[in-house]
Amino acid sequence: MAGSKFAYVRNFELPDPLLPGTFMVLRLDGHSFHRFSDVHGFAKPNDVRALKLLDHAATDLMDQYPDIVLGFGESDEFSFLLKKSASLYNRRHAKILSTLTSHFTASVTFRWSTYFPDTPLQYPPTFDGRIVLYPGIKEVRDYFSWRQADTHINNLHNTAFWALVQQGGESTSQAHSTLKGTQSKDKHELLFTRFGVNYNAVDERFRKGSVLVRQQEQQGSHPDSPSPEAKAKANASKPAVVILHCDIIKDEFWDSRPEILSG
Ligand SMILES: Nc1nc2c(ncn2[C@@H]2O[C@H](COP(=O)(O)OP(=O)(O)OP(=O)(O)O)[C@@H](O)[C@H]2O)c(=O)[nH]1
Ligand SMILES: [Mg+2]
Repeated sequence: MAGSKFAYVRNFELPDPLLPGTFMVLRLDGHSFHRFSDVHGFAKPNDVRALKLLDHAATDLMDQYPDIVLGFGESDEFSFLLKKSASLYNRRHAKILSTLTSHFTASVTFRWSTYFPDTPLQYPPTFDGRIVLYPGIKEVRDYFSWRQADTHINNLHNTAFWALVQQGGESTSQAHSTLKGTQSKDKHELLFTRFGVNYNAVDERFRKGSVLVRQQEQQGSHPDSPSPEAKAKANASKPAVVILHCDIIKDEFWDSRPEILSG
């Protein structure tokens, strides 16, 4: 049956395909998390509960969308790489962006009480999202290097800043001026000499961010177990998403996981 006389309005909905054969990177960023972190009493400079909450929401998203081959999170943001051949939602831009952003955001709210059992949500957290297409492996690797270098720069600055305030007794404006014009090595030196902090020993989660990859479960080497049937089943099961806090700038990470960039 022909549509109603109103159905022509559908023609105003234009196709919005993402170029085929390109890598999609989706980046989500907490909206006004400066305020959100204050209102919910996040620890400074890093709140482990908040970081683990975002890691969990990212794992939920990767469990739901097998086309995502890599996730990287820091602060209030997460980036996801979709394999080049992804045909998710026929590569419709708005459909992918809105559905994945919404899924991640809903997961953050859904999981909130697991990580903040004593802190009721004061208002719904929201995230902005964007998709950027990259033509080749070089740009994808440089994108993730950019985000991890940013993690390092921000965390070194924030660690020094909050040490000056929390342990050094400086006001926030004093701490700003103490750090003004300092280089990375000056901040390392300041942390070590004034506060006894060896920055290289700071939790890798804070220095390197969270790296989410798919990893096939290791088979037990015990001769009695598992049975051949159990082994076959485990081999057939999809790889689990694991959370690492490792370097993704150097070659080693990518060389040992060729599947991330090959699909
Ligand atoms: N205390 C604390 N704050 C955090 C933590 N993670 C993120 N934040 C806050 O979140 C902000 C994230 O930076 P931005 O994304 O640039 O700032 P924003 O306020 O979210 O602003 P828009 O993203 O532009 O909406 C940081 O500046 C912090 O204020 C954390 O672990 N602890
Ligand atoms: Mg933000």
